[in-house]
Amino acid sequence: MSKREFQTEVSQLLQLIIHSLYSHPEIFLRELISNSSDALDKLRHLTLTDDAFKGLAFDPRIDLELDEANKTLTIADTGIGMNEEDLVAHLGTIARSGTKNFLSQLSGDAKRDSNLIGQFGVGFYSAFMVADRVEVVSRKAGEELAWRWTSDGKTGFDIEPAERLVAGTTVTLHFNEEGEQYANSWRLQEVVKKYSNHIAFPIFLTYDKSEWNDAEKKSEKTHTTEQVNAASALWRRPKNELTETDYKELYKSISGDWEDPLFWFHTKAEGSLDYTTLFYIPAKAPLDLYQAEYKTGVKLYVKRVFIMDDAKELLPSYLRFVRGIIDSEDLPLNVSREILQQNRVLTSIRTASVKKILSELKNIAANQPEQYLKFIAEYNRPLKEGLYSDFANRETLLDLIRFKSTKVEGLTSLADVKSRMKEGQKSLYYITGGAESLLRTSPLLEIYKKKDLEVLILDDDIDEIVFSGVEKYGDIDLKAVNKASTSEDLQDEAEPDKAETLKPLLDKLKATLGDRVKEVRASVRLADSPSCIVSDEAEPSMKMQQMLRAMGQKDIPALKPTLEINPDHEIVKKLLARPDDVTTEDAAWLLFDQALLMEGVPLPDPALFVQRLNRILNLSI
Ligand SMILES: Nc1ncnc2c1ncn2[C@@H]1O[C@H](COP(=O)(O)OP(=O)(O)OP(=O)(O)O)[C@@H](O)[C@H]1O
Repeated sequence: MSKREFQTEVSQLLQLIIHSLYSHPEIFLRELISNSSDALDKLRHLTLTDDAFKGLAFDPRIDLELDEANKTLTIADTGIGMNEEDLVAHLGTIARSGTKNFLSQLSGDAKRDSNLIGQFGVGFYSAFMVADRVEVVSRKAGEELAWRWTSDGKTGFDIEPAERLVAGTTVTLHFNEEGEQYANSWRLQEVVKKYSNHIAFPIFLTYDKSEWNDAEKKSEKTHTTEQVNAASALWRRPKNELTETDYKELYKSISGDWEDPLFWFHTKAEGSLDYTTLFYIPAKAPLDLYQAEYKTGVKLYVKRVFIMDDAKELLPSYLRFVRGIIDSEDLPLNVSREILQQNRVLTSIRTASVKKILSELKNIAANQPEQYLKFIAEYNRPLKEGLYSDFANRETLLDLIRFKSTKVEGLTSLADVKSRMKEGQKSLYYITGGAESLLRTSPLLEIYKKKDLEVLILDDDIDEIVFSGVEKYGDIDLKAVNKASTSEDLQDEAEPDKAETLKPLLDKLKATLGDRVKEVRASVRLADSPSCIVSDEAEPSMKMQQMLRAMGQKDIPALKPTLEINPDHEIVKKLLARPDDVTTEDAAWLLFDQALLMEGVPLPDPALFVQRLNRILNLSI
């Protein structure tokens, strides 16, 4: 027998699992059954695609055996099995870096944490919530030797040769005090039905059944084996045969989520391609939604045979929060990841699936606006990513995304903004570049307020990148208010061109500010503030440049903003009238610095700013 120690992270994880999830220990069974189901999927796949396994007699099943007297439960499967190396690697270390994230995200809130368990794949170790000793006997398909792994879940495990008649894995739990409640056939059946009813393989329970013997007038125990799950590929049944509970149960069993999903979309396509899709939108966004190594949630089946559940090709990445199933009749069973990337069948299914999901969401937005807002609260941002990456569906995405605006409380749609456009209004406007409070008080919005034009407040960090690529909504231009070119909507035909009168001051300011600015010019967009800065159409805003630098992008050229001056402002009028001296110079810098501050851009030299401010203060007190 050889003794091994757990990797440090495993010990840490075990402690956390045992101590933070005590209020929902029943998930141990869901996790172990799902491991068995995965192992059966893997072997089935091999028997269909790999010549070495084609002749194998494969009887896929999961057997639970309860020994009430000894308080043990075994979970046995006829799946792919593990050899010595696998046991050490899978049940002694943590391979996935995502699990390290898991460790840092545990909150102590049992409900939330048990969801995390499913998401990060630390399932097996949950056995130690209910058992003080766990034994795993496993034989890998195609190998002769079996191995026994045993552990008390504390420091390490033992491993030794063993025997097993056929390939597969048997996990034996020696229940601890916490686990004793599961040494009960009713309880086990209840838990299996709750979480694993739609596992595609039959789950049998063997136990001593008490039955009333009428002749002898006493209850007798008979050793019985019964199937406890429905084991049907539920998504292949017609919609009208399925209840809401069926859908919700299936969702929970495939996603590991505790909560009901927000919506689901079930589609059967027949014709040039035959396939079934069942997509779910989780009520809460998956915790790894914004991690580069996110786990995908759509499982690929071919003719009801599970193929893979980690193919990022199945849906575009902006829909990575969608959970569910794609079951195709037309793909080959031995389809590999490489083939998937350019497979025509999959491309068509994917295109149709995206269209379907988006159009269903559009229906919900129209018919169940309150439910839709719950969706938006979780997924508005990933939809915005779609604007950037999914050109074909851009119009639909623009209709689905919701916006903050200067005109309404809460969120609004572009269709509504469009319906509120003023007579003769040419474009729709938005502002980007910082927190909502900063944007709402930006001097750039003054003229829009004055002219009663609505402006969208885009305060997500990705908004500027995403929306700078979106030029139109339908046939209407979408314009950023902090870009240099101004729209016709702002030009006042009646007003004489003030730039001529202001020219001497503009030249003076440019001479003072030198190459810190591209240009100084008279503004048509300011009402109450004396100055503002704007960027060229094709350039990122000052705030964006600062953010890119903060994110470590060093090679961003120093792009200069244009300073705009309000010809009607008191300070500007006074400046125009006064002679050139150090005060005019201080004022020039203060006009520029305050415009930067209002954009949320930190000043390069705050000390200089304060010196100038104090000189001016000194004059006015
Ligand atoms: N019954 C089993 N048969 C074969 N291999 C198994 C079995 N149980 C566990 N394993 C192996 O051990 C690994 C670790 O299992 P664990 O439940 O901890 O995480 P996981 O199943 O990989 O993640 P997730 O729960 O997210 O699917 C599995 O990936 C699998 O390779």
